[in-house]
Amino acid sequence: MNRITAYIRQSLQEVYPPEEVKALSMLICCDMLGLDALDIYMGKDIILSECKQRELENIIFRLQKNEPIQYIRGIAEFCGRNFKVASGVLIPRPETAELVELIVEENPNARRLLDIGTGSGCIAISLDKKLPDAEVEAWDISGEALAIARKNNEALEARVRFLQRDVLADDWGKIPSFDVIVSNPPYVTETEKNEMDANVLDWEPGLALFVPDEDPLRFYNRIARLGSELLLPGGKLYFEINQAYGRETAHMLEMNQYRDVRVIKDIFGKDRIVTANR
Ligand SMILES: C[S@@+](CC[C@H](N)C(=O)[O-])C[C@H]1O[C@@H](n2cnc3c(N)ncnc32)[C@H](O)[C@@H]1O
Repeated sequence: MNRITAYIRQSLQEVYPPEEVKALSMLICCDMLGLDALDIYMGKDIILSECKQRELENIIFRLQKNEPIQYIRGIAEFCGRNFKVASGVLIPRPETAELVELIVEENPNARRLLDIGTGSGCIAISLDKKLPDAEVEAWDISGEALAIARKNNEALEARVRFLQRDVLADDWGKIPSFDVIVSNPPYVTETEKNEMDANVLDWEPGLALFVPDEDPLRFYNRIARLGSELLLPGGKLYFEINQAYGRETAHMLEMNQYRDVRVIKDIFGKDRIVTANR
């Protein structure tokens, strides 16, 4: 093991489990400091320039404070593309990529899609890239998130139309015009907050994560009502959900006259997606 790898591992071993330290060490050396992977594997001793040494110390300092590596790099991988991320926006999760894949598989001919609570724009932009004939619109209440989403739109040469909208507050029209509405809204209850890791709680935006204990389906109820107005006949709703509320969300959709309601599990075997037809 070379001196750089040894320094990284020693500095992080009390904060992260061994497997994560190993992965972080490779990521820092190769993707962030631009060192050669083979040199690292061979244990070749490398002398860092003063500037790179400072960069490494800054990375380590931030990781020791539990800052997610995606924020430190400014990049998160999602559906095979690199998205810019910063602390005002949720880091895209692998479970959400499954939602995108399902929508593409089930709606190859969809013409108009709406993503509510778009964050970094990861869902909307991935849909735009995978369904080149479709038009995608995306809403978020957060100006900070929208600024990042628009940068991603440009960098990834996508054509999503981003709008600042509070989905809870206003009446957003009654003309049915979407084939698909998708949302990964805030869904962590205040009680569940206590069980969350520091790297999420201290760094990711609360606006993207939390709902009150007494109203866990707040966003789903609202979007289901909106869907009844904005979805074309036969149009579909796709939600990412809190694993604890699969049954309740499905029941709520049935009460709102949706058909073919399905609860789908994620790669970890947890209820994660609910979908229904208008
Ligand atoms: C869980 S994050 C999802 C972000 C992104 N779609 C993803 O999957 O990574 C929820 C998003 O909903 C947005 N949001 C929260 N309240 C909202 C509201 N009232 N109206 C519109 N968007 C809202 C947050 O700013 C955040 O970007």
